[in-house]
This record gives sequence, C-alpha cells and structure tokens, in this order.
Amino acid sequence: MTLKRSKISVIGGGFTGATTAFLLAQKELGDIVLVDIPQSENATKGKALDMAQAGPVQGFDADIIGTSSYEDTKDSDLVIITAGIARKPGMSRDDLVQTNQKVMKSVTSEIVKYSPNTTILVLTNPVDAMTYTVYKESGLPKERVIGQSGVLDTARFRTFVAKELNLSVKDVTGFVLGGHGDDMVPLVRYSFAGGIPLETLIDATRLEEIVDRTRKGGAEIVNLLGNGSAYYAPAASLVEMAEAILKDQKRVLPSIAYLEGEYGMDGIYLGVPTVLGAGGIEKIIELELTEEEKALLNKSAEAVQAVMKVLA
Ligand SMILES: NC(=O)C1=CN([C@@H]2O[C@H](COP(=O)(O)OP(=O)(O)OC[C@H]3O[C@@H](n4cnc5c(N)ncnc54)[C@H](O)[C@@H]3O)[C@@H](O)[C@H]2O)C=CC1
Ligand SMILES: O=C([O-])CC(=O)C(=O)O
Repeated sequence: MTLKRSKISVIGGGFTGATTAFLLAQKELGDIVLVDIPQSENATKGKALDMAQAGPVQGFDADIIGTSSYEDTKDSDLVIITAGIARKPGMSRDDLVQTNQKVMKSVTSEIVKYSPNTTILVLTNPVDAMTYTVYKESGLPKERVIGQSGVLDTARFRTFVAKELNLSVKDVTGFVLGGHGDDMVPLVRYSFAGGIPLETLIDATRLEEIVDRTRKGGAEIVNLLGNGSAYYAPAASLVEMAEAILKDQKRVLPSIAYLEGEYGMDGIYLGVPTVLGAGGIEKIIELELTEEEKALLNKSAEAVQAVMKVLA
C-alpha cells in the first residue's frame, strides 16, 4: 500500500501564513504550498526554502514550496486562507472588510479552479464575513468552508485563567461562542480547570475581567506590535483545526460555521461548537443557553450581520 501525504496550500505567506506553514511542517501534516502575490514571489520561495532546511534539524519530512501560481495548488486536500491586510493600532477588524473581500473573491476562484473538492479554512479578517464570502464564491458545501476564531479566543481565555490560578494550561478548558469581535461570548458556565467549574475557583469580578481581556485579546497584541496583528497563536489554532480534519480526529472544537436554523439563526457564519473531521464540519453542537447568554449571542450575531451588509 502506498501512503499519500496530504497536500496543504496556505494562501498568504505573511506572518500568519508563514507561521502556519512552518507549524504544519513540524507536525508532518503534509506537503505545503505557500502562495503569495507575484510581487512577493521571491520572498515566498525564500521562506519556503528556509523552512524546508529546518527539516533535517527538527526531524520532519515535508516538501515545502513557495509560489505565486495557483497551478501549484492543484488537488490540495486542504487550503488555508490568510491572505489580505491586517489591522494596525486604532483600527477594528471590520475596517478591513472592503480590501479583504476583494482578496477573498480573487483567491477563492483560483483555489477552486484547481481543487474543486477541497476543504477551506479561513483566517482573514473580519473572519466571520470573510468566511461567508469564501463560501459564496467557492460553491463548496457549507461544511467544507470553515472559519477560525474560537480556538484562538478560547486559547487566550485558557492562558489568562491558567496564569491566574497558577495551573497548567493543559488542564484549563474554555468556551467561546459568537463572532470574532468585541462582542464574542466567552461562556464561563462551560469552562473548567481539571473538571472543576471556574466559577467556583475565581471570583465573579475577576472572572469578568478575564472575559473582558479575552474579548479584547487581539487588540492587546495589535497595540503591542504596532504594525500588524498576532500570528503565533492564530497559526497554532489553524493547525489544530487542520490536524483534526486531515487526521479525521472528530475533535470538538469551535469553528465559524454556516448556520441554517441552529441557535435560531439563518444564513450567517458564526462561531459555534463543532465536530471537525475528514468531512470538515461534521456536526454543529447546539447547547442550551440561558436567556442572558442568548441575548449576548444575538448581539454578537448582529455585529457580524452589520459587516455582512457592506459586502459587495
Ligand atoms: N481569524 C483570526 O483569528 C485572525 C485573523 N487574522 C487575519 O489574518 C490576515 C493575515 O494576517 P497576517 O498574516 O498577519 O498579515 P500579513 O500582512 O503579514 O500577511 C498577509 C499576506 O497576504 C498576502 N496577500 C495579499 N493579497 C493577496 C492575494 N491576493 N493573494 C495572495 N496573497 C495575498 C500579502 O502579500 C501578505 O504576504 C489578516 O486579515 C488578519 O487580520 C490574523 C490573526 C488572527
Ligand atoms: O486582532 C486582530 O486584528 C487579529 C485577530 O483577529 C486576533 O488576533 O484575534
């Protein structure tokens, strides 16, 4: 039997794209094609070559190429979109919508031309609306177009909680619903440390501060970096989702999924708990929410809808 390595294309070879490619290679999840615009072709080739040369040192086997030609992405098992512009201090993610929508449309048509049956993971912001754009443009089934926000938002929450309690991040779980914006909904009621409800370990005021820091976690890093946004944790989050899909792991992870009736919403991409496996989003898990949680989720959905209204 010949085992075929997966082929993963990463569109956008900037901070998040290059970091994602490197983490994918380190985990030997497949061969990697890093794609950027023609003007950056040499830099993209250089990054790919540099990454490949880490293979012997780190002990991974992966073909990694840099290119601006979509022909090289032919028959990708998975495509990860990180192309577009990132925000700078003082901007909101939503300020990126017009520029990045154009980028999503052009890259998506090229992606599906060469990989008509692929699965696409979207990172580009504003990610809920950009995932919707890619879904519409690609013609792929909804379960094969997936956005990343909740793994990252949850990771931020888990990091802050672990620090607060001086515990391993491995033992802290979190739960974030809704859009990837300031109105996201970290669900404390579903968050635990070693199986113990966080509400019994951290007082309500301090927990609310941690929730607030999580909501603003992206902006905190944008303000520190000064000229771009986070990329290590976003890339790690994409890779966790990619691994679940490529290895058919049936992981319960939050995804930006297309809702058709779930959570009382229709025709919108929004962050919800899902099962990720070879079929992409194999299931959307519907939770019982309190009236207060429902109101918060509706508010977050309204913020996403406001951005969707400006989509061309
Ligand atoms: N959903 C999430 O949780 C997160 C989303 N993001 C978003 O990811 C996006 C990328 O962020 P970074 O990698 O830091 O930005 P970056 O500026 O470092 O890289 C973006 C790359 O996309 C390339 N690009 C632009 N147009 C392209 C096209 N038509 N085809 C191919 N490549 C193209 C650029 O040349 C650049 O190399 C931003 O929109 C950012 O807001 C970033 C972190 C987390
Ligand atoms: O904040 C940004 O612009 C990038 C992002 O989505 C994040 O880091 O959560």
